[in-house]
Amino acid sequence: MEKKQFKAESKRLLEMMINSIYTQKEIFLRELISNASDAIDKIYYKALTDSTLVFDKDSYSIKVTADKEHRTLTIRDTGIGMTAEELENNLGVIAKSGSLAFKKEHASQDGHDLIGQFGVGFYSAFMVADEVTVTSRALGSTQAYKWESTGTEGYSIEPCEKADVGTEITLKIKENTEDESYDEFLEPYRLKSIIKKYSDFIRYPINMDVTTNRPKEGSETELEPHQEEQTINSMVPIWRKNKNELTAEDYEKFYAEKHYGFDKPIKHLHLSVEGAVTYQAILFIPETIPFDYYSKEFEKGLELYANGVLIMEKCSDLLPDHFSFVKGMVDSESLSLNISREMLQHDRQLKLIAKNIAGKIKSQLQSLLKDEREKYEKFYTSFGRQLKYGVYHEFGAQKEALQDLLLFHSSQEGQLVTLDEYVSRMPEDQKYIYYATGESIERIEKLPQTELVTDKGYELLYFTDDIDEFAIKMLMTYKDKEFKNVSSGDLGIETQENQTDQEKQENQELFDYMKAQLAGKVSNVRASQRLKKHPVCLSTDGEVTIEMEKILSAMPNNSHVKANKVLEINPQHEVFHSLKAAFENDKDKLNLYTTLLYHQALLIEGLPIQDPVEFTNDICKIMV
Ligand SMILES: Nc1ncnc2c1ncn2[C@@H]1O[C@H](COP(=O)(O)OP(=O)(O)OP(=O)(O)O)[C@@H](O)[C@H]1O
Repeated sequence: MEKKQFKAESKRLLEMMINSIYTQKEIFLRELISNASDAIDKIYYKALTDSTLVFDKDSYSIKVTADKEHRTLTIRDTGIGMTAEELENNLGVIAKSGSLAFKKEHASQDGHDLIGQFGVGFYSAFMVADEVTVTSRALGSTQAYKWESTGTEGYSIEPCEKADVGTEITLKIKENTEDESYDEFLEPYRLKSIIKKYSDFIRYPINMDVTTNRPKEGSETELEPHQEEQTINSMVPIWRKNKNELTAEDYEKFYAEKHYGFDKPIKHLHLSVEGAVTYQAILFIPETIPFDYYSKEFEKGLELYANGVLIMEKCSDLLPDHFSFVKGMVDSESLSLNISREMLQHDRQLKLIAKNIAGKIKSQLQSLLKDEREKYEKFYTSFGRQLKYGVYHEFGAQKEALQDLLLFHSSQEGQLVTLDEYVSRMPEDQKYIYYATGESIERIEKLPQTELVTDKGYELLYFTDDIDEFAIKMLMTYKDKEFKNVSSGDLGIETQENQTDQEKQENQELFDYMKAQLAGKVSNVRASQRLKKHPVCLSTDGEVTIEMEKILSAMPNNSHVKANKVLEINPQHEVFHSLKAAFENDKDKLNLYTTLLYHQALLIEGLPIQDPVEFTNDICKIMV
């Protein structure tokens, strides 16, 4: 059976091309400059195999000129140019990329790689221009040709004069409409910023005539306008430079120029990776926290370049959430771009890069923690919370990777400690990693529940962040040691029993009475094993602690999760004797004491008292 070729309605296709591929008009300049750079690169490639050609990098450049009066924008290059046939084939056939064909013919030998591959970028010029004129003279030819088009209406090609080899593309910029302004594409400052944004690392100079003011000759005060040619782009990307030639200041300058932050980064990472995936990256760990970091407005991500051309300003897929504080860029030749170069076609390479980067950031943080503790603590003060979120996130999928980066305040030396440091100095008889929760260190230090643990000389971790306990619950153990909240359950510490069975029985009756009195408020009343000096505290049975209840009930989707509260009474305290006496002789008094002790325990925990007036009246009652 005869196979037929698809036909395309070229006018419609071009219209779609011009209006549907790109989301931002400004990228037309990126596309035309990339083409110009490719055209110069082609001479370079040819020279590699053609001994009659000498490639002197300094004699090649790209020039962008805006003429407001005539509403034209010209992009001129000293590249390889196009013959009439090439103009016909490359600019007259949609989706035909001369650059891709060239690349296949001259396989890259030293990392120079052409940018063009889809054969559509050129047409983006029609997003901002009514008419495009291309004048080109091919290398080795004396005859030049002019290609002209108003877009969907077709094009014409005719011979013309051109003094030098290369291509000049002139756009007749559209008139403003009610919704769109095109004037910006004739403004030098705007053009400069587009060039800086997308094409800063094009290898050849991109020049513009810039008007500046200079002192008038013979006058010290008067200025006169003066036009000079300026190179707009930085050309050599810092990430392609040799690490050994760069100083800390170079990286700091790059950080500031790229507006990654106003601070000085704590650390930078310069990566040049080759293998399953090839990429270069410069990553920074900032010192100070962006004002919107812990808000919904904050957008994580790294700048993504393909072959030195900016593709995405914030590629979020490159960073896991727990490292969302990292700033920087990635440049890779191995990305499959989609046709608009605004997205990636499929993200296998990107996933590989992201995984690789996450590993590098982790090791960087580890070595910072090991070798530059002070800096790490500074970093941790700003971003530690994010690491703890990382431990908790996705049911602890990253907990193994992140647990050694965590720091907590501790009862020892008042310093931040790692879990490893804690465990390595645990006395042999210590069963658990103890922690206490509260809104501040000062408050935790005063918690009665900590008495027994600190009395034993055991170190205590202080959890002051909302996320702390949730993250630890996700970890469950560290080096086979379980975590234990000092306010919950059995602390696993042997205490001296000096009560007879009969005393225990009598006490139990008292506690049962008190429990009935506090029905619905606490699930139990019992003699405390954790109190030394204080008469009373609240503890919990089960997984949910009081701190967790507080946090969960403050959330917008209040889950009504309640902690199983237990009122613990210190049997060694004098108050206990008063309770016993009241139990024997005066139940009204016992009722009053029970309510008072319960309210005291709530206050110690930072929990609200339902009826503060009743509480103060109760205090008055015992005073009179
Ligand atoms: N300034 C130029 N000098 C020489 N050839 C050019 C120039 N501009 C475009 N061309 C030729 O026209 C072809 C089509 O350009 P176009 O920008 O549409 O696609 P591309 O650059 O190949 O691919 P992409 O769509 O990925 O940018 C190029 O491949 C190149 O052969």
